[in-house]
Amino acid sequence: MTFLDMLRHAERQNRSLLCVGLDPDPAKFPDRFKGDASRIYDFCAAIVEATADTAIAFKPQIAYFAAHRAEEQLERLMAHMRAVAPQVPVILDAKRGDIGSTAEQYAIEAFERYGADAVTLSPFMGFDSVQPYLKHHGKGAFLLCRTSNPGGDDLQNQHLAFTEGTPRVYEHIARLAQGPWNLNGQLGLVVGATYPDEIERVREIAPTLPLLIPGVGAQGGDAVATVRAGWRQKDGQTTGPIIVNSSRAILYASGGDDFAEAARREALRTRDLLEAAKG
Ligand SMILES: O=c1ccn([C@@H]2O[C@H](COP(=O)(O)O)[C@@H](O)[C@H]2O)c(=O)[nH]1
Repeated sequence: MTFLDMLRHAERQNRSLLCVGLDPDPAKFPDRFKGDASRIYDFCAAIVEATADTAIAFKPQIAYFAAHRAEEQLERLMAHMRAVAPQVPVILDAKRGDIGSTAEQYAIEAFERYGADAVTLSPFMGFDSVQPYLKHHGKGAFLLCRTSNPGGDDLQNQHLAFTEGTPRVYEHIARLAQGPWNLNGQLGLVVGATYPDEIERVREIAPTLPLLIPGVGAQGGDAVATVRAGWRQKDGQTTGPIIVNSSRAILYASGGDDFAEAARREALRTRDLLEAAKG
């Protein structure tokens, strides 16, 4: 199954637009294993088991593993997600971007070493830095477009020609991704839930691309406004898929031994909020 097929399937089966983000920080683990980086796998595996039927996708953020020399735990976790939730696609949040020859190695890392179904990329270095990922047929690649952080304005919200009336950088990225760069229909875009107006604008430019939308939960993005701005359907079928990520609000819903149960409750609450916003 391609990434897009898995996405459609998981949205239907789990009735969900929620992506459960896996950003394991040992300093925030429950007291029983607080500070112990060797328990990253155990912590994440418990979260995955508790939320597998609530999610359209999982999104491990690679920095939280690499920072603790826990790449081997990430490999085990990827295999575990495949076993526990084979229907739920996994987006490796790596935000890679480099010249073509190096990008080829990053693509092998994401899709072969870790077995991810999709990856996040920076488009800053241009199409030849994205193309190597598209050789992995059926895999997805999400380009950073209008990110959730305030600093996203510094570049993404600037006009291309420093003149009012010319497209903004994020609009140009959306056009490229919907059009000439999307050779095999594998591209999607990252747009922050903290900027619903820009989600709507991106949706106008890129009506059919999957949008990965981080920023609800800990960053305070509006879940309902996000769905209204980005999710589209026709004849009962989703035409513009969205994947709304929440990480810390789910992972650290409780600091106690009931962390997995609390994560499930928060995931269900967020999933239901997103579903209700479909109207
Ligand atoms: O624009 C972006 C792109 C990626 N992220 C990532 O998503 C999660 C958000 O975590 P929360 O705890 O839900 O805030 C994290 O992995 C970021 O690296 C983003 O926030 N914004």
